[in-house]
Amino acid sequence: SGGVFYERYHSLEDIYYWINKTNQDHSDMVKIILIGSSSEKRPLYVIKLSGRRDEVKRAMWLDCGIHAREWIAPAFCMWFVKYAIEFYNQNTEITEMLNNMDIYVLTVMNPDGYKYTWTTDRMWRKNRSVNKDSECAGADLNRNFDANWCTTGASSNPCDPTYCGQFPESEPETQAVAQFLRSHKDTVKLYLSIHSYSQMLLFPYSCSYDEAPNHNELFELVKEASTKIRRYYRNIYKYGPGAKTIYLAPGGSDDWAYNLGIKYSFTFELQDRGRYGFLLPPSFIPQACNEALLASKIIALHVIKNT
Ligand SMILES: NCCCCC[C@@H](C[SeH])C(=O)O
Ligand SMILES: [Zn+2]
Ligand SMILES: [Zn+2]
Repeated sequence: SGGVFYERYHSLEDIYYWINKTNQDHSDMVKIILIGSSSEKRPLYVIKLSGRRDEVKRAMWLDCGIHAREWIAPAFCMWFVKYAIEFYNQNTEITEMLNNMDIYVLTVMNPDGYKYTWTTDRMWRKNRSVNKDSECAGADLNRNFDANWCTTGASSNPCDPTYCGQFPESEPETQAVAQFLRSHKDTVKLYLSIHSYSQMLLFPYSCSYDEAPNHNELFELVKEASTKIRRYYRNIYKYGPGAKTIYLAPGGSDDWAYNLGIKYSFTFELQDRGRYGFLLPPSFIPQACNEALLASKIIALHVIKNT
């Protein structure tokens, strides 16, 4: 239903409206949790999806839109929510997922930045916090988490796109997510952060070249996901630990979640590989989202079997 709605990019206002409508239309499966607010005081709403069963002992976290210009990411979070609601009790994998884990979805982690890309600068990446002693605004929320904070791969210059912020969790958006995950760390078993572009399935560490203790297990998972995407959608996704596969990137949400104890932690870079980059046309939304959905299912079902 409303298929064409999910094949378009939406303004921040439309996304807030959609969150509210989804909650109203599916109150049996959906709860809205306010986890905090952005630096410009916009609400950070998490959609909690639950199967119609009683309490489950596991949960997964999915965030999109940490980087403002990566519009395909919030489009995927919306696609994922619609698919989960529509195919629960129809599709076996989705039914197994929702019967065994609650799913927390933060559709737009950086609403101020997302709004800014619609009104002012389509290529903006950071949030919109005011940096004292600088005329440049914003910090890179994916360099602001407490994981080797502000080492190589981040900048301490407020004018740079990878500015790490004043200190770890200096940004309200980072604080809100970190606080929520700390208070749910006993149930959240899987962390997924959605970005674009370059078609990669990444896992810790990006903040250093160290190998994660369960590196082999994580590697096999993204290898299987990449293989299936290639087989079903004829598209190529690279995969591996972040530092080696893309670049050194300290202060990232996935590394921090991993160190918190969420041993299944991933960052997806969705379509494409540079032809359109961040300006991926809406006609590419269905395939990009189906590729990410396939990878998410493979990983989620593995986590259910192994936790
Ligand atoms: N947590 C770092 C994962 C690897 C880098 C991901 C990209 C997404 Se645009 C970045 O934050 O630069
Ligand atoms: Zn990104
Ligand atoms: Zn990216």
